[in-house]
Amino acid sequence: MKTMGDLSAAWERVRVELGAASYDILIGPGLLAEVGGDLRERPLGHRYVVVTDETVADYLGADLERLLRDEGLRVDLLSFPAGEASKHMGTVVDLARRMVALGCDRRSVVLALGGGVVGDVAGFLASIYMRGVPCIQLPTTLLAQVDSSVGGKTGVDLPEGKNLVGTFYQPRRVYADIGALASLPPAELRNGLAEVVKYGMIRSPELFALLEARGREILDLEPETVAEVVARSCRIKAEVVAADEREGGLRRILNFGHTVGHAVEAASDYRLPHGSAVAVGMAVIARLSVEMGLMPPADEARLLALLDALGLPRRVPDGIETGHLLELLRHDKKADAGRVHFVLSEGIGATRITPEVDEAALAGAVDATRSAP
Ligand SMILES: NC(=O)c1ccc[n+]([C@@H]2O[C@H](COP(=O)([O-])OP(=O)(O)OC[C@H]3O[C@@H](n4cnc5c(N)ncnc54)[C@H](O)[C@@H]3O)[C@@H](O)[C@H]2O)c1
Ligand SMILES: O=C(O)C(=O)C[C@@H](O)[C@H](O)[C@H](O)COP(=O)(O)O
Ligand SMILES: [Zn+2]
Repeated sequence: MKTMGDLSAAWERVRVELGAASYDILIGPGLLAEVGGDLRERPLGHRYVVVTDETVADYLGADLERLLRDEGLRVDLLSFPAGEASKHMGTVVDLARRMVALGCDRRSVVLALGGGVVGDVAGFLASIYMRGVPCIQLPTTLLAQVDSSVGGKTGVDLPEGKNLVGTFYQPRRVYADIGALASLPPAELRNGLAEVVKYGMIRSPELFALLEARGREILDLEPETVAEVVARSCRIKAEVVAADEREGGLRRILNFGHTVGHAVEAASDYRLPHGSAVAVGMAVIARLSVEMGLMPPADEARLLALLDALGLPRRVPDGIETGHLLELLRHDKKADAGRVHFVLSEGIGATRITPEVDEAALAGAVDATRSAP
């Protein structure tokens, strides 16, 4: 059995520095098989509840449950239907009640095994169950490995909009087993890549260039490239979160493409997945940033070419009316005294945040994506 020291040596390790709430992200192939041994060595409670969705339960959940039991750990598995439609309060209440029925007390630990939906739901559950129990994130989509398992944003959607109820609640550990991506549908890999493109756009021309040069290797699940991209993404997120855990300033850059993206997601009734909606949102913001004289047109061209190469959408879908999008944007949850703050681009690797965005210009940028060549 491997100890934490072995795990750190054998896999990539990224530290999220948050004082007493600091934690490690371990990245590499085969990590799920090591979680049980690590928990036996360094327990966080006296029993473990794997929370997952029904798809991941079939692919990975039963194996993980067995591996944990083999280490002598007390473990239960709770699942809910896969997809964004499950990301609501009813699911959280149902899971909490099932934990009560199992007799889970305050020394129980939640293991969030799945994509971003599971991570957000299970993280939220852990943050409020008996006023808070430890949570470990076991991300199984690329999106969850590069983004949602890190940083402590948890929550659910309301009929009124995306992520409207939630908490900041940091996980105690993150184990990103890149081998788990083997069963992930290619479309979901692409959705994860949208958040990686985001990191390139806000903070790292190098990561952006890596995607341009080697994006295909990620879609082909080349292990070293995937591990490198996950680690680079996690380092960027860890650095931003360490500097501004509660999104008072710098962390807002992680919302690049999201203000419009969340509106597109909601307007599609969540049929468009989060990563795809963020891709469309980034294309809209790039157009707007060029129109406002902030972003070099050549960088917009590179962004659009990269989205195309990765098979991500960059046009607001025809079924979504511009007026509907603007209405949703007026009620963005991060509006400050009625003014929506947009994360604009000053070129690849640089952002500017401003509430000074003219609605007609925004509508023009939305429509421009529809007719873009
Ligand atoms: N908290 C954050 O910081 C943060 C960041 C980004 C996104 N998010 C949220 O994450 C969600 C999107 O996450 P997502 O893209 O991972 O979607 P998801 O969780 O819905 O997963 C996508 C699909 O892949 C399946 N799946 C997961 N792992 C699999 C595997 N290894 N093999 C086969 N199938 C697998 C799931 O069952 C699901 O059907 C959104 O709700 C978004 O708002 C949160
Ligand atoms: O961690 C963050 O901060 C992010 O904004 C990451 C985003 O990719 C993610 O989609 C997040 O859930 C958005 O949060 P919200 O507060 O804008 O709803
Ligand atoms: Zn996101």
